[in-house]
Amino acid sequence: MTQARKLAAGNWKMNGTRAALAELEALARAHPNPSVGILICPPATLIQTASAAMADTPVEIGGQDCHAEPSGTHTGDISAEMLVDAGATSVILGHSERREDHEESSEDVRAKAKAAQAVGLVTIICLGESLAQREANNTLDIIGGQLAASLPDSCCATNTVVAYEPIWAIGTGKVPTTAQIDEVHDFIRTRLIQRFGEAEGGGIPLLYGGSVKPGNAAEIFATDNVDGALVGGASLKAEDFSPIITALEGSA
Ligand SMILES: O=C(CO)COP(=O)(O)O
Repeated sequence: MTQARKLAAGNWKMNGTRAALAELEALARAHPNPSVGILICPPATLIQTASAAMADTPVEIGGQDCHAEPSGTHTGDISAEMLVDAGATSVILGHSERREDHEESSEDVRAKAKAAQAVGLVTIICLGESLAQREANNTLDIIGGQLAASLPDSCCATNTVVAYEPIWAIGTGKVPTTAQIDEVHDFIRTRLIQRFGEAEGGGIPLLYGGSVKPGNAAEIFATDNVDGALVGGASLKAEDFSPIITALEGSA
């Protein structure tokens, strides 16, 4: 039984204009008093308006990336302090789409995480293997390597969340078996406790991400060491994300 807090997090990726704020309003109306954390990470253009709109609700707002430097000559980038200034409480780092599209290494992710934690953001650090790596039986090696290199030593139960997102399950409708999720989450939990100790390593929430939908959420949340989900497509509409939140609230 895990001691970590529960979190339902939505990653809107490159989706959503101001019209999408209506989905946030609907989500907040549906969950005035949730027993789990609710976080939505919209595109950067919406962070400020979204956090203002959600100020008196339990829905928190996060970023999808930040730069490792506090300021400077980095056209198009956003610093951790800017996210805080816009009202974000968390930031997703090292998503496989950024590792691939922007060639981010685990060392880059660790530098970003240090910068984000230094200004008080909760860092949601993503790990995941490709289909080829899984088929070659390298999953735990890959996850172990990403985990060791992506997390700075400053990680603790209150400033870090780890998301396991197998690349082959993202946006594909393919979901690992609960035995496969269980194996990886158990492995991550053991590594976190070895590195950060029982209280901190045992308290870091572990999210599963990859094709989580209203129809499979309850089964995934019943898996040991699954403390919540990082949801892409099904977080865009309140009517899809809301039952996922309810399933997490109902999990033991
Ligand atoms: O990448 C994801 C969340 O970060 C998962 O995306 P989907 O839920 O659309 O598969």
